[in-house]
Amino acid sequence: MTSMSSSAVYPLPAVIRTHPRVLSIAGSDPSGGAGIQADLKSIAAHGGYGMAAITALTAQNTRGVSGVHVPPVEFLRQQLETVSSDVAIDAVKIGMLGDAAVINEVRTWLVKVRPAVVVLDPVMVATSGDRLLRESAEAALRDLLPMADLITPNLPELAMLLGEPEAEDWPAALDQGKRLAGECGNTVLVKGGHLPGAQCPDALINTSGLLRQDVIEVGGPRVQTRNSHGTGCSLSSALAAVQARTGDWEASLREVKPWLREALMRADDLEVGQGSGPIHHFHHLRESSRPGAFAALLWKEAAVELEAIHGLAFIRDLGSGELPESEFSYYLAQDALYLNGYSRVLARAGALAPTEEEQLFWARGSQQCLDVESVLHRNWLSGREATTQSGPVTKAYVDHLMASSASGSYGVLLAAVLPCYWLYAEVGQQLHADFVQAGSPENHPYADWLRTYADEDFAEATRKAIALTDAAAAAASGRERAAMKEAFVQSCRYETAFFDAPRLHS
Ligand SMILES: Nc1ncnc2c1ncn2[C@@H]1O[C@H](COP(=O)(O)OP(=O)(O)O)[C@@H](O)[C@H]1O
Ligand SMILES: Cc1ncc(COP(=O)(O)O)c(N)n1
Repeated sequence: MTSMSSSAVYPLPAVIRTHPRVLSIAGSDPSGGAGIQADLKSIAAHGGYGMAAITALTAQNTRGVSGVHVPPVEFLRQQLETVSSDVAIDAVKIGMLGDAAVINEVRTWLVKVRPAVVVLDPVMVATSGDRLLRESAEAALRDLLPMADLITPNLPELAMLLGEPEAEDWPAALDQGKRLAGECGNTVLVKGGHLPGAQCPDALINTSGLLRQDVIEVGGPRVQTRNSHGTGCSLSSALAAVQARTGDWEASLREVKPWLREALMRADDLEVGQGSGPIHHFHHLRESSRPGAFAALLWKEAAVELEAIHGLAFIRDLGSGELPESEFSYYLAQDALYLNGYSRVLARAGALAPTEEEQLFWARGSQQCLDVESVLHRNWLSGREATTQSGPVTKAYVDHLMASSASGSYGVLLAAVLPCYWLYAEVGQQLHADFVQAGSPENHPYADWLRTYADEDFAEATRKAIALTDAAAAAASGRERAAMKEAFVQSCRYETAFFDAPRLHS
């Protein structure tokens, strides 16, 4: 390779840690959206190990700050010294400092410990307009700036640090950023959050040659949401964590910015508070591990097939009583043959089950199939002319189930067997409801059969089978879940084909 990447030009940290130990020195937000609470979530969301030394307690929610309490600085000193005397700190993020005494305490500690990455978010005023730094401490904060590697002011803070009016457009903001970077000798992140427009850019600025170029702009669309509480805190702590891993500010910003955008996009899902709510730090965690999520995904697939089943002449005519007897007999005979294969497959699910409770559930299911098969033969098939040969759909369906059981994956097998519970229960419930609605006519030729659909035990077993499949999916890898979905969809198609087979093959 001849081209030089930025990490080749600017050396990586001596030890790249996959789980950087990141200390947040910041204020507490009991509503969890900003301050140390946001920092810890943000650090964890980026694979870091988060720690927190609390500078101040705030009483705040998504609507604003109702109080600030700054504990004695001696206790902050004790927190900082106790943590750093034991834990090697890879990165520090500094947020709300409250007053000048706190700033001095942090400065003294930074001089002594000096972690490799120091990100300073010069928090002064909350989005709600409440002050988080005493006015008298602004000069002390300005003096602290050169001790950081990266400073992340929002536009009002940038203006205050320079003693100038707030920038009204992006070029003016970049200009201010350049001057602050020049004054402090470090890197400034200029953030576009407070400007209007469809875009929301950020820019890293360093005028001493540390970056690939003096200004590196990373663009991105603006997200329409009022839930942006703690965005600045989350960004700065995420950058601290990622920088400890990459050693490259540009790479860190390019990694964090899309995450932050998605966190803003998904903020409304959280439904926290009535003001400006928090962002969704863990939006990227596998949704499918949420209970019920995989079942909901499967249901979408099943619903398509269910509609197809309800459109079949077999179902329509079974309900109305116009189904030819030969088709009904064929259906019953194939059902008995199918149940024999299904019983074996459920027994295999029992064999693969991770707990005894699940083993028992599938073992019972397996036995019930044989019970129903024998009832079919005794009560329904004796006296009827019916084939004892598996039809093509029955054979293919059972083969698919057998193949799924041979996969050795409990999840895949459960997904394959589920449609026989789920779709059958749904179809049966509908047919039964229609029958009852029609006044349960005694002269209906299939009245006895339609009555068998009102089986609460089967409905209960179906709910259990759905829950077990969902739980197996939550524990499965992405690849296994994809195979589960595939097996489920395939079985759903066979369910439809099974109801259509009498018309085609009887
Ligand atoms: N509506 C938005 N859509 C997309 N990104 C945003 C939005 N608001 C803020 N950001 C991003 O959030 C981060 C914090 O920006 P900003 O709001 O300017 O600072 P602060 O939260 O400190 O007031 C920046 O990366 C900014 O680009
Ligand atoms: C403890 C604490 N620290 C920082 C902020 C600023 O966060 P934001 O400006 O995003 O509301 C805050 N509200 N509370």
